[in-house]
Amino acid sequence: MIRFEDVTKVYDTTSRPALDGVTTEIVRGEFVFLVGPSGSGKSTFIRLVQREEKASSGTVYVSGRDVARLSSWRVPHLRRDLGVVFQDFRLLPNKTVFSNVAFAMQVLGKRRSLINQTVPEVLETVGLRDKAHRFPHELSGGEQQRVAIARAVVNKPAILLADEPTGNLDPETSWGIMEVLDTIHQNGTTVVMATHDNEIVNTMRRRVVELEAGKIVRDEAEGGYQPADNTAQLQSRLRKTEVK
Ligand SMILES: Nc1ncnc2c1ncn2[C@@H]1O[C@H](COP(=O)(O)OP(=O)(O)OP(=O)(O)O)[C@@H](O)[C@H]1O
Repeated sequence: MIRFEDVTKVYDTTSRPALDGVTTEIVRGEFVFLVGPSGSGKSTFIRLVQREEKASSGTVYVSGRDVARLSSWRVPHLRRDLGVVFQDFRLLPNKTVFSNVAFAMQVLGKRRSLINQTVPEVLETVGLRDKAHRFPHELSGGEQQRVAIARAVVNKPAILLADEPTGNLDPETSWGIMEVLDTIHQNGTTVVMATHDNEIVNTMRRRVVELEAGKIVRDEAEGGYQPADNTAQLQSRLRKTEVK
């Protein structure tokens, strides 16, 4: 699904590589945490998957395609396979919740009847069905992030990339967001999430790829992760979470 082969990225303005000889593979259906100190290369990893940036050397494959070799008119096709959420939500302030999500379908030319059917469904998934007509400034941070997630998944991308999605949220609200991401993952989406939040990483017990100064220093199924084993623990942790 995502494969990095000896990928190095050096930005024009710096000499130290942001990623340095990274080789890894994320397969369909995985949930992977990207962790590591500030500046270790997590956002760069995500930007290379999106082809926001190109590798300086090595190859990045997404859904079997070498992203650096895509002609520019094919890049939008790649991005249709990807949903992306960021720490700072990036909603359109003058559009309602419904319109923010619908907009992602409109730009792909989807029919209005399909939009009117799909947007309420995805708002239901993120727990915001009753807030469809609110504006972003009328929502809490956690609710705004839910809108951003709804917008990212409304076109059913194969991969959801989340760059510090809980970075601006308090711990309780963060768990609500993790519940939503867990549901999306269970519905079949591959999820890659960059985070600094150790409590989330330790509790969710998914695969962890740790970067340090652009190199992978750990890549493991955290705590010998067994999907069946931790479902009960995770659900009980999530049940304690109030939706905010
Ligand atoms: N556009 C850019 N131009 C130049 N250098 C950059 C650029 N973006 C990132 N870098 C540098 O690349 C390195 C990796 O940055 P990156 O943002 O990928 O790290 P990160 O792990 O996501 O950090 P954080 O946790 O703080 O978001 C850092 O040294 C950073 O200063």
